[in-house]
Amino acid sequence: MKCCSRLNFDVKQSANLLTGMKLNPHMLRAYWFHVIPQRFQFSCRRWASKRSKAVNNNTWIVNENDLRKYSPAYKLEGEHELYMVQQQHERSKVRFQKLPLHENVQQGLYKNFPEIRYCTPVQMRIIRAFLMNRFSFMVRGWNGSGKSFSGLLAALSMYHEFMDKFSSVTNHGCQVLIVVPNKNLAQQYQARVEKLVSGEPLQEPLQKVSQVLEVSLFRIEEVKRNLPFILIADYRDLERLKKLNHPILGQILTNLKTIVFDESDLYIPTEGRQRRLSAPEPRTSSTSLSSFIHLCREHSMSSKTNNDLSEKERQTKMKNGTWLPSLIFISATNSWPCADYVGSKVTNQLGVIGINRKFQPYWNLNCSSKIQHFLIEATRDQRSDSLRMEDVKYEYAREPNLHFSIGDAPLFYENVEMSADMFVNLIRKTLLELYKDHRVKLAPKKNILIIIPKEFDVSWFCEKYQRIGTSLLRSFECYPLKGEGIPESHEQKQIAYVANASEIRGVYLPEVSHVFHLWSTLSAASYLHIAGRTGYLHKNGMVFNFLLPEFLRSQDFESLNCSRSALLVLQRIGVRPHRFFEEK
Ligand SMILES: Nc1ncnc2c1ncn2[C@@H]1O[C@H](COP(=O)(O)OP(=O)(O)OP(=O)(O)O)[C@@H](O)[C@H]1O
Repeated sequence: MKCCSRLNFDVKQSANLLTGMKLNPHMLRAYWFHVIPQRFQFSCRRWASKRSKAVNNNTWIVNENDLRKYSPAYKLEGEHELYMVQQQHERSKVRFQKLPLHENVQQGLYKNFPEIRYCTPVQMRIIRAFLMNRFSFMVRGWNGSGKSFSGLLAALSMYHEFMDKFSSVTNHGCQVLIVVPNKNLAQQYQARVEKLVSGEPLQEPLQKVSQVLEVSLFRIEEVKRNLPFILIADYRDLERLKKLNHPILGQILTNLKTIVFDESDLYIPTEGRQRRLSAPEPRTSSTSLSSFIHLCREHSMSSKTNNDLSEKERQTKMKNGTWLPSLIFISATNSWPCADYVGSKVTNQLGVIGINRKFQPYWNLNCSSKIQHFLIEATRDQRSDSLRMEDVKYEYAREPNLHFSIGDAPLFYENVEMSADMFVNLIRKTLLELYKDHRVKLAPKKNILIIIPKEFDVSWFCEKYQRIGTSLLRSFECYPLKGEGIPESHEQKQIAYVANASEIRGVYLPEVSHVFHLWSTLSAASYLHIAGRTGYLHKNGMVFNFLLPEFLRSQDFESLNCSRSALLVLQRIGVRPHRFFEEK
């Protein structure tokens, strides 16, 4: 497997690079410098080992997970590496002050996020690598390990540094583009920027620091006049602008230094067997990362004076990514197939943070052990017309190879109204069960999240069932997540956030401990993100999945039966569902 081709790197810079990746240079010691006299390769070990010595005698691989093995302190312990991956979720002993963030950002963090003091290991790596701004890299870390947050801190730090260096008269243009998959996440980024800079004497209006790109005629004109330093854009909007060949794209791309693709596995097309192995969400056919990157290349190329170069030199530079802004791919479900694609088709300078291939051999997916999953099948009793809930009996799929293709056939609900009614009843019954005396410790303390399938309109759902719960005190006010940001007034109330599965990717919902999910996906990656809305920073969480076989249609279900298909999805992320009802 080719991960990415070689990166010609000045050896003098390698120590910097390693420090940036939080790797102590002493690990390299003489051995490493002997092996890499001129070149430095940031790539996958297996690929390099396949190449013949003649071709490859002076390249080596740096995957931060592998490199630790060469540290003098390294001891071979059973699941050491697996443990390292888990560690990424926990807070380290390193404070944000120790990181090379601009002092204004440090202050904003200190004042407005008093609960955030220590960074997680993955945040440390992202911030250092981001601020070096020398190479593209891909990050995989647990849901809720603070990846997006650290990316934003680094971007703001870049902004302040720029403003210190050049006067505010200098037009900075758009230097950081943050690409997100949904409007909820875009609003969350913007709200975080506003919170981070609040109370700070800004050198220019907030509009010029960061803005969400909205593709309506009036709004686009506004953005055009006031191009912000950090632009947050929905990927679908960028696609639309690209199709229209809109001149604003040219303006955005000209000064760009960094592009952050949040939830990047959604945009990276991995095809065929690899796609099925990593079990991603179904994509719309219009997604075309490489053509977007090509556009970036062309723009940054035309903005630089390079008339002296011959056509051949231009082609080589285009190919090896010299004219690209640094690309940062962040997601909890980035996998080796993703790194493989980006390494071969987009840039040949790709670093990887947190992707440990060895212990997650197929799909690289893994769920936090602090989240409990329940899989409950509901059927209607024809005689009494009452609902019957039952834990799905666990069975292990011994030969999952046979079922790799699960998730390829579309899944849809028949009779939306009836299934919504049943779903709400199921939530009520579950809450009732949770508030029983012997379980009350497990009951939700504050907010809950309700995930409904794509066929259900969230506004319709919230209007129909305004409050869901068991009694007035123990009920939750429904609030649709439609990309409008979460109001602060929610702090006093108990809220049931309602969203479609595709709209909650990457969104942080405060104090959500329970997720109620009307089964809506056959993709393990998608399920991991649904479950990941709870259990932030290794906190406890519960996910209740409800199956309504009566209304659920999919070819995969027909061939495998409904509960078994759902179990296979859970199996793909290494989860065995807990029993919710006591055995009689
Ligand atoms: N070091 C930290 N200590 C405490 N809380 C933190 C820390 N870093 C981030 N957080 C909090 O955790 C929340 C989630 O962070 P963020 O959305 O960046 O996670 P993520 O890894 O991107 O999650 P996902 O994979 O779901 O997108 C943030 O809103 C922030 O309030």
